[in-house]
Amino acid sequence: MMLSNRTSGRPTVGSRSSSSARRPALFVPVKHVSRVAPLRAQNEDDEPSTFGKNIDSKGAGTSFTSPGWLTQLNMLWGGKSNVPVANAQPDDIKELLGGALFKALYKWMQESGPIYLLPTGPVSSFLVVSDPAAAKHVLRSTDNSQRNIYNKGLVAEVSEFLFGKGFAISGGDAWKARRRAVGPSLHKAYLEAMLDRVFGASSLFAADKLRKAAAEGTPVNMEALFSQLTLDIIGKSVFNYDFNSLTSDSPVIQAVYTALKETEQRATDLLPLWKVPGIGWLIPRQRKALEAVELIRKTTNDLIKQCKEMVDEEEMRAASAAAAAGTEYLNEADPSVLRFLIAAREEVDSTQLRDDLLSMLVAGHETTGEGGRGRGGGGRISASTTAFPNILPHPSCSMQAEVDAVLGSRLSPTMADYGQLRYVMRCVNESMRLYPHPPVLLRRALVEDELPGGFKVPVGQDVMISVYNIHHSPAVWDDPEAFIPERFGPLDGPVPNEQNTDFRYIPFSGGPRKCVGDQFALMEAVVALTVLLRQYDFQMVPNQQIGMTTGATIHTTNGLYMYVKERGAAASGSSGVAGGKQLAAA
Ligand code: HEM
Repeated sequence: MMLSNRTSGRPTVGSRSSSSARRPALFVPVKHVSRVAPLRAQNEDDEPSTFGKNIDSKGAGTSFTSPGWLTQLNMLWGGKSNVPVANAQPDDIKELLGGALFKALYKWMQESGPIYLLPTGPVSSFLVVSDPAAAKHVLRSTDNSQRNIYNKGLVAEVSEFLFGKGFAISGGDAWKARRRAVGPSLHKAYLEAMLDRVFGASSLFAADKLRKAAAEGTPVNMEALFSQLTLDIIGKSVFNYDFNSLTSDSPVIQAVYTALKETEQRATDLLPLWKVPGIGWLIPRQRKALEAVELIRKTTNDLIKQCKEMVDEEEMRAASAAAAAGTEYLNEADPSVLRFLIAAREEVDSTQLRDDLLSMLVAGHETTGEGGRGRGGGGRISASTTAFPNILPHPSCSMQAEVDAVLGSRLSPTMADYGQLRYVMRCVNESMRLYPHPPVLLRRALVEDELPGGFKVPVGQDVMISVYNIHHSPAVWDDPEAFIPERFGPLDGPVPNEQNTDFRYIPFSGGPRKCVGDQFALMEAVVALTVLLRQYDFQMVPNQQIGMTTGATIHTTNGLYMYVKERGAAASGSSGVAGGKQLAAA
């Protein structure tokens, strides 16, 4: 089914900015839907809003149910604001910060419109943005040398203990220099090498792990499986290191989960003791996290040391020559990011190198909230995980048909196949629209600013871009709750991104701080789904309570269980050929 997108001349949340009007977006927005307030600043002459509560001249909410004293202390708008305030109680917020915050953000968007203020404490608040034009403005003005208005704010603060000086959280010139150095490591030749050697091989290994469950008819927690698979993949791709996460509980993996859990808790701590210098080791929760970071850093340092011993002058000369010629350097025996960076001989101290690699490792796995619950559970992998339950009941499901048609007798895709797996790609894209991870992006205003629509942003204001709201807004997408891979246009058209949707689709963010691993991530998800669907049929375990929660990313509360069944001999590749290679495991 192809969706016809509709347009309207009215200025709504989904309306185009003047620049995009000159260069039309590829995926045209839908027309105004009355459930969401139009993007429009409120001023003194306006009728009282039916959508949100204004801060009145005394600074308190106009409704007795609004946050009262909290709002009053939040007089960030100089006494009379043009920004509606979410009708949230302090207790709601405390509770919600530990749970599915993105769902509450959606509810407040329905009540207060696409731009509203969410008080979170006596002197703290978030300006919540659920409008593509405003999101575009903020994201494009982050670490932008021409227009530097925002930085990563709270994210950088709460994860500094883990990432150190890593480029995922640093800013300004330091960030720019490191992004320029590390970004090229994920070049086209690297991705081609990864597709076959890592994405395909690790997915085949994961498929093999399912055989026992298929034979015994026991349900499999697919979220845990995908989480382990991505960790396996990111370890090999970044460090050429085998975490062996599909078969064992590595202490380093546990340490990563523990540290991520701590960043999550720091983001929601009402009493941020972690800000007090020197007391971290005295507080059990923080001590545990600091010990975890020590282990992660030691492991990373050891891997850097080993790699340095392998790289000789000749390799460094080859890497420099490739850089000078503008070609892509790849060590055939070890195409990892670590090897690339060491061979490229970047003038950088080893702490910086370690922290940048950790940025790649953690941002590349992006799993949260499972620290105390053992292995598994990952937000990021929901691109693949959520594709399953969404697609299986889909009457026109042609994902498996496409996989069979493209792969023939092969068990995993080649690079040429990858370009043909267009419906699988659309299913991944659509899953990331419905379940964006992270569901929110945080920024902080460095100077006073004004959002499109005239909303004032004071210096120091924390801004929360709700990717979830933008992706689910009926003012932005037709039938937003439905899983419709075809909504992005013809299959032979471009893969949707923030540019060709004019920031209506931003799972990888946008602007200068956009995800550096987007192509890696899409390829990884498509390959993993393809390999599994090639060999197995999947069926949801009926009546399970999946539940969704969020920290830095969306994940399930109870896992996502499915029955797996091996497909017939022809479908499961009786030739035993995987990506052109003979399979040992299958
Ligand atoms: C489905 C998978 C992924 C999703 C949804 C995702 C999403 C994101 C998002 C939204 C950001 C920007 C955050 C912001 O604007 O504040 C980001 C940044 C980043 N991502 Fe990803 N990512 C994924 C996979 C990966 C992978 C596989 C890698 C590495 C191989 C990676 C490395 C990074 C790094 C290093 C940054 C920081 C970039 C910078 O600040 O300059 N990501 N990611």
